[in-house]
Amino acid sequence: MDKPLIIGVAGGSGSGKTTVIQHIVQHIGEENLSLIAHDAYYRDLKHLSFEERARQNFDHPASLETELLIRHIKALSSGYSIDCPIYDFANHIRKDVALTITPKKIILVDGILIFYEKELRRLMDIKLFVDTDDDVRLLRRLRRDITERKRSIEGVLDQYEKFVRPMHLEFVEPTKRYADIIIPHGGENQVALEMVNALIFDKIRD
Ligand SMILES: Nc1ncnc2c1ncn2[C@@H]1O[C@H](COP(=O)(O)OP(=O)(O)O)[C@@H](O)[C@H]1O
Ligand SMILES: Nc1ccn([C@@H]2O[C@H](COP(=O)(O)O)[C@@H](O)[C@H]2O)c(=O)n1
Repeated sequence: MDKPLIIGVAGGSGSGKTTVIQHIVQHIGEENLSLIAHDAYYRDLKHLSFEERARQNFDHPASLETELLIRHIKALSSGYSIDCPIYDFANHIRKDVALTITPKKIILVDGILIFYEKELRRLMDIKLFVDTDDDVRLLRRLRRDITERKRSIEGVLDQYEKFVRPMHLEFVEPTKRYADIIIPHGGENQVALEMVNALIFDKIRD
């Protein structure tokens, strides 16, 4: 098999990265894509109590095991399957089971901090940054974290003020300059999504 095309989708929390990826999956086909979320590589905090885990800064680059993600992308690129961790956002721990991901024509990686480390960034052939206003991202995150990640309103707002916003300004937003394409308004930007899909389709044709 030829070396896969590696695409990175970055952007702040709640910007619409997952939504953009869903569009790519629909258009390009799941059978052509190895999907990996940097989120799955949050360090396991089983050694801490639940209360201590909940107080951690999950928006600093050190909170993620990026070295393992890099190894996994290199393995997939070389034609090997990987055992991707599965992360439990309600309890801030890794599950005891892993998800086997097989090599495909395209590796699609997403996460708030995937452009932060040079070694990871340099593996990517196409870098997309989903750019959405901060107030919209906060509203989306509030709804999502309460329904999907079992958080309280106060917990989401405290975490946003203490960690999410300052880390976004320090570590996430500055990586926008590494993007090849910046997608304003995320998942609702049909024009940008059609252009991205056409570009990917063109690169994997034949
Ligand atoms: N264009 C949109 N309009 C309304 N809600 C959206 C839109 N895009 C994303 N969302 C919602 O916002 C939340 C965060 O979006 P998501 O794509 O998961 O962002 P990210 O992966 O960047 O954190 C999800 O619950 C999603 O359903
Ligand atoms: N235990 C955890 C781990 C991470 N987070 C938050 O997830 C955000 C990144 O995920 P997105 O899907 O929103 O891009 C990040 O901002 C962390 O704060 C968490 O709340 N708990």
